[in-house]
Amino acid sequence: MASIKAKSFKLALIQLGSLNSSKSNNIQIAKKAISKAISSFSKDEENKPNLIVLPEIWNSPYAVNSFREYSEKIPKIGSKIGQLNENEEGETVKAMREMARDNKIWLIGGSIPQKDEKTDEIFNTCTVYDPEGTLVAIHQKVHLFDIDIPGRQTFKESDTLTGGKSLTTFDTPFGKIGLGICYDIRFPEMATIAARQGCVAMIYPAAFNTTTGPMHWTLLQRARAVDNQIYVAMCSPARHPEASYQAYGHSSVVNPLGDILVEASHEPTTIYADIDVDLLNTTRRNLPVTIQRRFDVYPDVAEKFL
Ligand SMILES: NC(=O)CCC(=O)C(=O)O
Repeated sequence: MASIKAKSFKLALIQLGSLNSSKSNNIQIAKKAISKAISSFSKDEENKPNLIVLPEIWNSPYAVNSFREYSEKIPKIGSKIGQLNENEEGETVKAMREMARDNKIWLIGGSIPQKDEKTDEIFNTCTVYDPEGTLVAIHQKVHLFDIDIPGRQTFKESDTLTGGKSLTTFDTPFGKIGLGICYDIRFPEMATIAARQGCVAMIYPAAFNTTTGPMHWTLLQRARAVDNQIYVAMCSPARHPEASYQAYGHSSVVNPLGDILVEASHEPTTIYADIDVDLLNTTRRNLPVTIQRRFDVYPDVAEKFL
């Protein structure tokens, strides 16, 4: 898998601010932030972002006792804008389709709580839309954020959420993209498998906190990028002084050499990065680790995907 055939593209991460307990308020905030980001390129169409990313759980408070209340039905991959009625898809999905179509962009819609009507389970789910508003990918957070750092940060997503059971990549005209959600980045196998399947980037809607963010946010992104010689991006909500969970912010993009291309502070903002496929391929040529793996020495990790 040495070199990758893809086209360079522009990525935008929207670090949403002023989110509160009103779902419709949060949808309006996301809608405005996307159209502001796109309209700022109205005189510079060539540099307009191709792919926009929203943060983890942006339509609901990030709190285990809110996930069920804010959860929505997510329809099937391939479903198109205007095809389904309100019993078949939630208001956030409908709004995200429109955001993608109206701005003619690919949209990684962060994540929202998803209700599976058949099993009554709730998932932390990322949906992706093409520029026509068609739902093209669904990733359910695989590794649930259950941690306990006494006196600093305790959270147990598994109190109300169920973990997803599969890995997710999707194809775009500019290349294959891998998806994870926040805590998923701590599990390096996901990024390694995506890279070996030909992904140019791993993108994680995320919401680290003010304890683990300073410890590991940047380190994990740089590690996943260097190990796999891919781009890595994490998109967080802005910090909110009144929220029960203080998001770290610091949305950022790292290149295949491990350089941080752009990093936000904790304020609401949009950041941009060029995903340069030539740099990815040059990195792989100069440091050819992707073709030097010794699966004969560690055959157990080579099973199935690697
Ligand atoms: N929302 C999350 O999964 C948070 C993950 C996190 O903060 C971490 O340290 O990992």
